[in-house]
Amino acid sequence: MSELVISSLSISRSELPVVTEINARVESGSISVVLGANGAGKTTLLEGLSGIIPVASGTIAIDGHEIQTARPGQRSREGLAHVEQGRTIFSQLTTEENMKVALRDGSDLSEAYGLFPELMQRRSVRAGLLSGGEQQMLVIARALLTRPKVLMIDEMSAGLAPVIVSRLMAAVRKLADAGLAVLLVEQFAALALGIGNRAYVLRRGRVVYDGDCKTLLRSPDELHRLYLGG
Ligand SMILES: Nc1ncnc2c1ncn2[C@@H]1O[C@H](COP(=O)(O)OP(=O)(O)OP(=O)(O)O)[C@@H](O)[C@H]1O
Repeated sequence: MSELVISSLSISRSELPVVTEINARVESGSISVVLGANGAGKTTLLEGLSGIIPVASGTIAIDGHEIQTARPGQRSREGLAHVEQGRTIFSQLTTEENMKVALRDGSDLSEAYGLFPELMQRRSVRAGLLSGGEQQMLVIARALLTRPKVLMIDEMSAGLAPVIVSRLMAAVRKLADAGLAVLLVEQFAALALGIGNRAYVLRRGRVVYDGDCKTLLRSPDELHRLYLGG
């Protein structure tokens, strides 16, 4: 049973506070969804968690072990994987070569191919020629090959057709059901709430909702109010 616990976390950019006093948790077997309007601080939160940018104060713990001062590589070895926005791939390498770069002791490609058979079919194709949805599958597959305890995914749906987004959402739910702890940042609120367990809504870097996804899904007016304030 793995768990990511975020306590009183604050993060600044250019010396301005962007994320303020956030408390959140992500448990094994569940999906915590982070929602919020543009500029609310969602990407900044993930970047602070994975160590791309430093945190100003607060703690980040995986299974009780604090990592907030560790370098990104160390956080990855502690079990934190971050799928960043933008689908960064080695476009000249094949799908399979991209995946092999991420292989660790004890991981193999079969699990990733099991989740995304599409990648198996396209394994010899240069990654730059994959569709947007296939590229998103590839970056998620690569993150899985690091054998994470906690998988953080930033805006995986951006620019993709609804049918592909549903496919990706189902795959992420499957990963959580298999025991992974997932932290999902999404613009498509309804879809994310549909697969998620716990929801956090950020407004101007602060948590303005911490509760059940289903409750929020049934209250679109409340979600709208949380996004916009008032
Ligand atoms: N590199 C940076 N330097 C300074 N400020 C930044 C930087 N990146 C983002 N910001 C600011 O930090 C705030 C939060 O941005 P962030 O990208 O974390 O929000 P977000 O919720 O992920 O938004 P979006 O949904 O648009 O991606 C915004 O006010 C943004 O202008």
